[in-house]
Amino acid sequence: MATRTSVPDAPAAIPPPTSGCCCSDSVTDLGVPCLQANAMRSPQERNTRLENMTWRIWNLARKKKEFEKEEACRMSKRLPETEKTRADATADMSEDLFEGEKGEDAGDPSVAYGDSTTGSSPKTSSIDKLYIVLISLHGLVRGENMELGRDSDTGGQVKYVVELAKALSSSPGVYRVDLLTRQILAPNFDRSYGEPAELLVPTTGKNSKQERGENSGAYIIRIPFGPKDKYLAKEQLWPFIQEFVDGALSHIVRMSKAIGEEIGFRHPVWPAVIHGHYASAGIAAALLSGSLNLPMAFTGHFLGKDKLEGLLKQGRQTREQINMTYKIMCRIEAEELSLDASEIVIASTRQEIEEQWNLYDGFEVILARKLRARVKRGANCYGRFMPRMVIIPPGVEFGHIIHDFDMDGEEENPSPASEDPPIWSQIMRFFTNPRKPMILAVARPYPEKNITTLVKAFGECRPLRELANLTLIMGNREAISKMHNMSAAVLTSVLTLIDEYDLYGQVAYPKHHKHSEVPDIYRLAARTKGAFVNVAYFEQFGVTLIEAAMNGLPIIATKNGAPVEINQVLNNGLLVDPHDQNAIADALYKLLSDKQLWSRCRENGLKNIHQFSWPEHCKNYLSRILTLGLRSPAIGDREEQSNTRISRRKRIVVVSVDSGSKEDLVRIIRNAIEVIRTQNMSDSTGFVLSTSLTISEIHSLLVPAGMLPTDFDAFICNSGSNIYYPSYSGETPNNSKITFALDQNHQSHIEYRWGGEGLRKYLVKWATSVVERKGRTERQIIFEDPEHSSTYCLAFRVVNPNHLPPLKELRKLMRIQSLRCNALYNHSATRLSVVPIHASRSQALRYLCIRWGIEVPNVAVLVGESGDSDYEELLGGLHRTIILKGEFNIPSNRIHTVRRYPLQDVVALDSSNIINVEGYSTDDLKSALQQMGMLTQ
Ligand SMILES: O=c1ccn([C@@H]2O[C@H](COP(=O)(O)OP(=O)(O)O[C@H]3O[C@H](CO)[C@@H](O)[C@H](O)[C@H]3O)[C@@H](O)[C@H]2O)c(=O)[nH]1
Ligand SMILES: O=P(O)(O)OC[C@H]1O[C@](O)(CO)[C@@H](O)[C@@H]1O
Repeated sequence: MATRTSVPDAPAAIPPPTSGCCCSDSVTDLGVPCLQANAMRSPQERNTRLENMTWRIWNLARKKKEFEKEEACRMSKRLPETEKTRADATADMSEDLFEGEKGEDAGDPSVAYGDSTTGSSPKTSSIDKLYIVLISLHGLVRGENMELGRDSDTGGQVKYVVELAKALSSSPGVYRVDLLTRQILAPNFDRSYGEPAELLVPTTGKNSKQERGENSGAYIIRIPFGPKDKYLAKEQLWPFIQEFVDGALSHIVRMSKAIGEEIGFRHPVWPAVIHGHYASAGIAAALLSGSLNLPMAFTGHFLGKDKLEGLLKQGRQTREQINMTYKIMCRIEAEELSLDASEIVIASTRQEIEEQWNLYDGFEVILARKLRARVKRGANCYGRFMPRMVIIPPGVEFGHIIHDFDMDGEEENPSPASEDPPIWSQIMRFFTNPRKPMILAVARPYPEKNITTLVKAFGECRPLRELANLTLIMGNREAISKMHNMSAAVLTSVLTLIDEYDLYGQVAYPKHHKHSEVPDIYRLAARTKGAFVNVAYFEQFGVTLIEAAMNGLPIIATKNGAPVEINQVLNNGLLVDPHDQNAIADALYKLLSDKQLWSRCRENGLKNIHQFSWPEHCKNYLSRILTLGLRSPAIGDREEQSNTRISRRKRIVVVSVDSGSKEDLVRIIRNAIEVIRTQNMSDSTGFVLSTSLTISEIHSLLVPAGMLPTDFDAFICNSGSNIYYPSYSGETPNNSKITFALDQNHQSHIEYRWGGEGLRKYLVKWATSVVERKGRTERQIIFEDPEHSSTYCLAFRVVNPNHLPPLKELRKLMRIQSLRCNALYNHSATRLSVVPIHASRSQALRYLCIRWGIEVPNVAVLVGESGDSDYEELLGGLHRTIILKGEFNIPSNRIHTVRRYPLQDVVALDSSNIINVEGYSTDDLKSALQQMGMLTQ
C-alpha cells in the first residue's frame, strides 16, 4: 500500500494548544483556524465559534468513521476472494519463485521485474530510423510558453511529454517524434492550441533541418475530437477518446507513408512504439496499437487507484462522490486496460511499481517476476503475460542550470539591479522585508497539492513568520471567479487564510508568471537562501523538486510518494508528513536557520541533479523500445486493393444489431440492402455484417432466408475475432458456389497476448466452478462449446444465464491471472466468448478501414438499443451510429455490464454522429441513412 497518513481523529473537546511546533502560540488540527484571530473577539463570540468548530470537527470525524466502516466492509467482502485468486495464480508458477527472486534484476535500482538489458548501451545507431508516437490527451500542450498551472490539468505532465518529445528527437537513431494531443479551438484559449501541427524546437536551440542532420524533429500534432468549440477538463474527455483514435489513425497512417517516401524506400515506416501518457491516453494507445498491430508503452503519471485510496482515507467524500468528481472508475479501468495491452510500462520510481501498480488486478510484483523468469528460460507460462515494468525517472532540461552562484548561494557576478528578471520585482513588491529567506511553493492550484496546510503551517508559526517570507506560485489567473471550480476553491481558501492570519507583507501570490520565468523564481529563492516546499498529500513524482535542486534550492517535501526516492538520490532536504503542519513548520525553520544544513543540501542537490537527465532517460528508453517485438499493420497493397470489392466502396453500412430475434435481423439486413439498391448505390456502398455468430451460423441465417452472402463485402464474426470475405466462382452469384476467405492478416493482428491452450484449460476449470444451486444439489451451468469456437475465440455454452457471474468479475479474474483477453456474453448471455485483447467488433471495423482505405466517417453502423457486452464500444468514434429503437429489442441484462460507471461517462449519446430511429422499415432506414449523409439523394 502507498504510504499515506490519514486525517487525525477529531478530538472529543476543543483541541488544546500543541507543543510540537517551533512557535509557542500555535494551535493545530484539522480545519481549526488560528486562535490569535479569535483573541480579538468577545469571550461569548469566541465560545460560540469554538463550539461550532468542535461540532464541525466531530461531524467530520463521524463521517470519516462511517466511510471507513463502509470501506472496511467492502474490503472484507472483496479481499479474501481476490487474494485467493492471486495466491492461486502465483502458486501455479511456484517452481520459479527461487529463480525469479534471485533474478539478476533484484537490487538493480533502474530496472524492475526482469528486464536484463539495464546498463547495456542502447542498440540504436545511425542506421535505425525510428518514428515514435507519444500521446497526451488532456491539458493545454504547446512547446513555447507553456501555461503550466493555468488549470488543474496543465501541470508536470505537459512539461514531461514536451521535454521527452524534444529529447527523444535529439537522440541518435530517432527520425521523428509526434506528440499527439487534442486540438483546442475554444474562445478564450490562445490560437496556438488550435494549430494542427507545431515543430518543437530542441532545447539546445538547434532548429534548422541542417543542424538536426537526418532527423525530421519532434512535433505536436493536434487532433480534433469532442465538441469543437469547448475546452474539456480531463474528467470530461472519456466519451470522445474513440473519436481521437479514429483521427489519430489517419494521421499515423499518412505520416508512416510519408516517412517511408523520405527514408523507407517507399515502404511505410511505422511507429516503433505508441506511447500513452496518463489513463485516457492509455486507452487511446491500446486501441491504436491494436488496430495497427504496433507495440504500446504506457506511463501513468498519476495512478487512479492510489488517488482513490488517498481520497477515501481523507474521509471527505464517499466512493460515489469521488467517482462523480474525478470519474475515477473510468481512469482505473483505463489503467487496467493499459496493463493488458502494454509491452512496457515506464514508472518514475520503484515505489510506483511496488506500491501503486501492485494495487491493480492486472499486475502483481511476485507473479511478474516469476513469469519473467520463465520467459527467460523458455518455460511455459500457460498463456499468462505481464507488461515489463521499467523505472526511468524524468529529467530536467539543463539549459538553465546555474553557473553564477557559489555553493553558499552568493552570486559570483551579481548583475546590476536593472537587469534583474522582471518577475523578481513582481514577487518582491508583496514583501515588507524582501531580504528574508524565501519559502517557495510552485504547484497547480489543486486541493491535492495541500497548499492550505502550508499556509497554515507558516501562518501559525510565529518564529517562522519572523524568519522568512512565503511565495506561492499557483498558476496564472485573471479573476478567481473565472477559474475552474476546483482551482478557484483553492485560491479562495489560500486568500482567506492569508487574511485570517494577517500575512500581508509576508506572502507573495503573483497573478501571473511565464513558464520561462520559473527558473528565475527558483533562483530568487536560492539567492535569499530560502527553500522549496512541496507538501502534496501524495506526489507521483514531483518535477518541481528536481527543478528546485537544479537551481540550487534545498527542499522540504512530502514523505508520501516519489520524493522519498528523489531525496535518496539528491539528498538535498527533509521529508515531512504533509498532514502535520507542525512538522512542516519545524522542518522549514530548521532548514532555513541552520546555515550548514542549508549549504549541504544545496551542494548535494547541485552535485547529484545530473542523475535526472533527459538524454540518459532517452538512452535507457530507446534500449527498451528496441527490444520490442517486430509488429506491423496489414495494409492492402495496390494489387490486392484492386481485386477486393470492399476497397472500391465509398461508403459502408455495417449491420451490428444483436438485440432482436434472427427474423428481425434478416428483415433489417433485407431492408437496408433494398434502400441502397433503390438509390442505385449498390456499386459505391458495401455491406458488412458484424456479429458474434460464426461464419457457418451466418450462412445458415442468410441462405434459408433466400439471401446471398455475396450481398456482403465482409463478415466480422465471432465477436470480432474472425473476418471473412465472401466470393463466388462463375458468372452469377449462386449459393452453392460461394466461398469464404478468412483474413489471415487480421488473425496476425489479434494474436497478441493470446493465451491459447493455457487460457482454454483455465477457463474450462473455471466453468466447472460456476454452478446453480438447488437445495443441496449443484449443477454446472457453463460448458465448453467447441462447435462455436475457433483459433481465436473460445466459446462456452451457458445453460442458465441467470446464474452467470457479472462479466466484470470474470474480467477481473482473468486479469488477476494475467490472462489477457476480452470476455463477453452474447446471444442474450446464453454464450460466453473469450477472444484476444485486441479483438472486438469495433476494432475489426477499424482494421477493415485501415486495410482497405475506407474513410471512417463514411461508415454507418446499425445497432439496436442494447446488445452483446461489446455493444457500447460500437457507439463512439467518427463513424455514424444509427440506433434502431422499438419493441423488437430484447432488454439488456445486468450481467452483460462490464462498466462500473454510467454509460454517459464514456459515450457521448448526444453526439451528432449518433441518431435514434424508431423501427427498421425501409422508410425508417432510408431517412436515417439520409440524415447521416450516407445517401446521395
Ligand atoms: O504555477 C505553476 C505551477 C506549476 N508549474 C510547473 O508545472 C510543473 C508541475 O509539475 P509537478 O510538480 O511534477 O506536478 P503535477 O502537475 O502534479 O504533475 C503530475 O505529473 C508529473 C509528471 O509525471 C509528476 O511529476 C507529478 O507527481 C504529477 O502530480 C513544474 O514544471 C512546475 O514548474 C508552473 O510553471 N507554474
Ligand atoms: O490531478 P490528477 O487528476 O490526479 O491527475 C494528475 C495529472 O494531471 C496533471 O497534473 C496535469 O497535467 C498531470 O500532470 C497529471 O498526470
